[in-house]
Order: sequence, then C-alpha cells, then structure tokens
Amino acid sequence: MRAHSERNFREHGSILPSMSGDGHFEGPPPGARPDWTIDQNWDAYSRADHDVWITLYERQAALLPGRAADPFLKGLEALDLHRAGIPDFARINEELRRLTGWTVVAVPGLVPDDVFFDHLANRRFPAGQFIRKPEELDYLQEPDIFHDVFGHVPMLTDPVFADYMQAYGEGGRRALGLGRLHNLARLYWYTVEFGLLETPQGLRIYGAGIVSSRAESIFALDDPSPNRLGFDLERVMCTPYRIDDFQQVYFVIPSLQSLLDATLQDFAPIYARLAAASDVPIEAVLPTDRVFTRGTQAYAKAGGRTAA
Ligand SMILES: C[C@H](O)[C@H](O)[C@H]1CNc2nc(N)[nH]c(=O)c2N1
Ligand SMILES: N[C@@H](Cc1ccccc1)C(=O)O
Ligand SMILES: [Fe+2]
Repeated sequence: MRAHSERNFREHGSILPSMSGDGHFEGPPPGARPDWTIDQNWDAYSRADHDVWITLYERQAALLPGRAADPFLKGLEALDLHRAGIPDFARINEELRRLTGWTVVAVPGLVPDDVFFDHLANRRFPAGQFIRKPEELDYLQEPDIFHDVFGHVPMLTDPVFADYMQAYGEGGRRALGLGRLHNLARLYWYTVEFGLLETPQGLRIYGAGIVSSRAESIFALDDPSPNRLGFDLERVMCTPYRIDDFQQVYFVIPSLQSLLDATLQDFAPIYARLAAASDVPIEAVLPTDRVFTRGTQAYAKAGGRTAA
C-alpha cells in the first residue's frame, strides 16, 4: 500500500485558487471572509469524521516516538491533540497563543499564495477545516485538517520554529514581488514539509508532510532509495521536488536555530544568483554535499507509486 498524505495539490495550489480560467484573480469562496478564513464549526463534525482523526492519530502516535524530532513530540503533548477526535481550534489556540503567539485559523482548502503568506507573517496558520474520508486515509488531493493540524501545529509550539514560519511568510511576500517564489517554495518544501533533523540519536523527522503520512514516516528514515543530504540554503532552492510521490532527496538540518539563522540574511542577492543558475537534478549528489545517505534511487527508478 502506498500512503501519500499530501500529494498533487501544491502545484495547483499556487495557481488555481487565485485565478480563474482566464487568469484574473478571484476572491474567497462564498461564506469565507476576505482573508479566506471560515468558522471551524466544530459542532458540525460527524462521529465518522472524529473517528478518522482518531484512527490517523493513533497510527502516527504509535509510529513516531524515536522517529519524530523532540520539538514535534513535545508540541504534540503540549497541545493534547488526542482528546475526543478532531481538535477544537478555540481550545488549542489558548495554549498555542500562550506558548508562541501563534493561532490556527480555519480555511476551506488551499488559499492563494499572497493570502497564505499574509497569515504566516501574522503568526496565523491556515488549516483546512475538512477531514479526509475513511476510504482515503492514505491519499488526499488537498491538505486537510489532519495534515495541517497534526502535521504542522506541534512544531509551532517551538519558539525558534515559530519565528522561522513567521519570517517565511514575510519572505514569501517578497519572493512573490521578485518573481522567485518557485525558489522559496522549495525551501518550504524541504524544511517545513519534508525536513529531517540531525540529533545525537540519529536522524529525526520534523517535516509535516512526513509526520502526517504513515508510509513516508518509514520511507524518509529507513528506505535505502532517497538521498539524505546536509541542508544548504542555495542548494535547496535549486532542487526541484516531487509533489505526487515520496521524495527522492531529504535535507538534514543540524538544528532549528541554524535553519532560522540561515534564512535571516537578505535573499535578494541569492535570488539574483539563482536567476542565472540552473536547477540541480532531483537525484544528484554533488561533490559539495554533506552525504548522510547516498540513495540507491531504487524506488523512483522502479516507477514509484505507479509501479508497486
Ligand atoms: C508556496 C506556498 O507555500 C503554497 O503554494 C501555499 C499556497 N496556499 C496554501 N494554502 C493552504 N491552505 N495551505 C498551504 O500549505 C498552502 N501553500
Ligand atoms: N530572509 C529572507 C526571508 C525569509 C526568512 C525566513 C525563511 C524564508 C525567507 C529574505 O530576505 O527574503
Ligand atoms: Fe503542509
């Protein structure tokens, strides 16, 4: 079985929600506020919806000790995301606001890039209000509440990561203006979504796209296929990514602080260099890379999820 907690939505996400077919910008859907938020309407979730949360939660909670990074596990604990199914944002926001000043806001699904960045820059994390159906536990087209809340919100309880996400939101608005969003999106992808952390006990997961996926929680750490390489900001921004299958490369940071430090510099000169540089092939290992794993790429070569 293949589990893909978060596939196929991102490429569309950066275009479709904001533009109609003829390319003009659309506003929020009916019922949503101008900033695209909606009420979570927690009372409206069905028993079946809550059961999906509980099933997914228990699966991941059993798998993640010894795999997920400590700040993630600590955040999961602090927010007590397990109580009676889908968490009520009003409840988790009390604790989250107290810890790092972040809040979670409900949105109908993907929101336009500028709206997304504006929320992050103001320490609001937009989370999908809906939950996947019981028959699609391992695959979904758009990020739902399980991916967004279980995957992303625990890390927002960490003060350093909290600052990184806010800075990313500010940087996103800037990248949009400079026409380099595709480069910055790779940074988000290879850190916030699919990042690994080096610890004395070994590699640990902190990326939301991994921790919310059963199969990728195993693949990202244990499979011999993908490369696992030391994080380098410019290198990452030159590396394309897979939106529809397991990653072919994961980047490892030595600490959250080092990630934040690397991104505090002005990206304008980096963007200027990237405009003249070419992308690095997704499976490449460069002489300058710090290699944790030189992957076999067997999984990708065999055709990935379309094969098995
Ligand atoms: C590049 C940017 O991170 C990405 O395209 C945005 C767009 N809109 C989004 N909207 C939601 N709700 N969640 C997301 O993760 C994103 N990602
Ligand atoms: N420092 C970046 C902004 C940024 C911060 C943190 C993460 C990503 C981007 C810039 O000058 O654009
Ligand atoms: Fe995500």
